Amino acid sequence: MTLTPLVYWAQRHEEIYLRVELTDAQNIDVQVHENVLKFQALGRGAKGQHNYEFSLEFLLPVKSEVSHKSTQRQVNITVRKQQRGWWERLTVLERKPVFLVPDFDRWLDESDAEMEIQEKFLGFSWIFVNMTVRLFIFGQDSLYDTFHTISDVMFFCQTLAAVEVLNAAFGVVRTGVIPTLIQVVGRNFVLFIIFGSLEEMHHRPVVFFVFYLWSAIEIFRYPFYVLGCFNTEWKTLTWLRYSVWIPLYPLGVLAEAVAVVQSIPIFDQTKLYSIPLPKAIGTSINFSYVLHVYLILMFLGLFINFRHLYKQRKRRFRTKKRKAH
Ligand SMILES: CCCCCCCCCCCCC/C=C/C(=O)SCCNC(=O)CCNC(=O)[C@H](O)C(C)(C)COP(=O)(O)OP(=O)(O)OC[C@H]1O[C@@H](n2cnc3c(N)ncnc32)[C@H](O)[C@@H]1OP(=O)(O)O
Repeated sequence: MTLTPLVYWAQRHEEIYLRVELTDAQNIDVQVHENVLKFQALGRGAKGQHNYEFSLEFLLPVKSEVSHKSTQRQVNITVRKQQRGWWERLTVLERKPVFLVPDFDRWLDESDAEMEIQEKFLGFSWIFVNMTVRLFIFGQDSLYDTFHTISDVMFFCQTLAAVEVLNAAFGVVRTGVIPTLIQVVGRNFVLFIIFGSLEEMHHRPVVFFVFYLWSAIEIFRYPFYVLGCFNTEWKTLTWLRYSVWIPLYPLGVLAEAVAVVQSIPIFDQTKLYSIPLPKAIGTSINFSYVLHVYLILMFLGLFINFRHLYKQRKRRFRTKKRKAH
């Protein structure tokens, strides 16, 4: 008699996750051939210690390489979709097999995945348009009150941006964790620590340049991701997403470096975040030491992310060219 284990499933735009409920699974054999996944293993399931097996014919084409990892309690399988996209169901059969249930621990609706990008897109577009309009109306004066007019939305967008690190870490999107971490930590350090905690920085024009350069890339990047979620592409937008960073990234980091340098004497004077040392030594470690180290890290970060974006650009345009032949 063939026994079937309980199988939980969830999807992302690029992957399918299956979680097979088998304790101490051994002799695991998972194969994908012509969009049919076949699983076999010896383990303890709902019917005790037995050989368990199942097969699933996927709704749409998948890659034949399949990865699996077993823990003491389950076997986790990851299958990559041939084409990015959201599936309306997992299998060709409209009636779902009885052993297959949604994995609510990992479940994400397509709308959940898109909502977060749309919010950030709206936020950054509002910032960009607002700053541009103010620049036209108030001219140079607008450079001095950027923080008061824009910072709330920027705090909101950059807090949401932290989710990008989680997306990368949990494989929700196909991107590296390190470049995303550098990007998010880098910006949030300047936003929350340099601008957020020093009132003396709020009226400086550098805030305008930092915010403007940050938002200028995002008005192309997030719509590009939104279209990607619908398996759609607009060539001009793709080109802009993978080209505009070439001048913007160094300029953005330069503007951030100016902000850090300008904040150093303020931290020294106010002793904010300085660490007092024992009386015998008689002084304190100023936060400006951290800022000097951070300035070096910034250029290291710029190098790592510039290289990453250059590779992404090459990969994107190479793939497209190949597809065109
Ligand atoms: C360890 C911590 C140390 C900290 C040290 C700090 C030092 C800090 C120094 C650096 C400071 C930098 C501060 C930043 C300044 C600026 O921003 S200046 C302004 C200009 N900036 C930019 O141009 C950078 C913009 N940012 C990015 O491009 C990203 O954040 C990135 C991580 C640097 C690169 O993005 P990445 O995701 O790797 O590239 P993509 O090719 O766009 O995406 C890869 C695939 O993933 C899909 N995808 C990604 N995100 C999503 C999403 N949210 N939703 C849906 N899909 C997504 C994307 O479509 C790609 O998929 P494919 O199309 O299938 O390839």
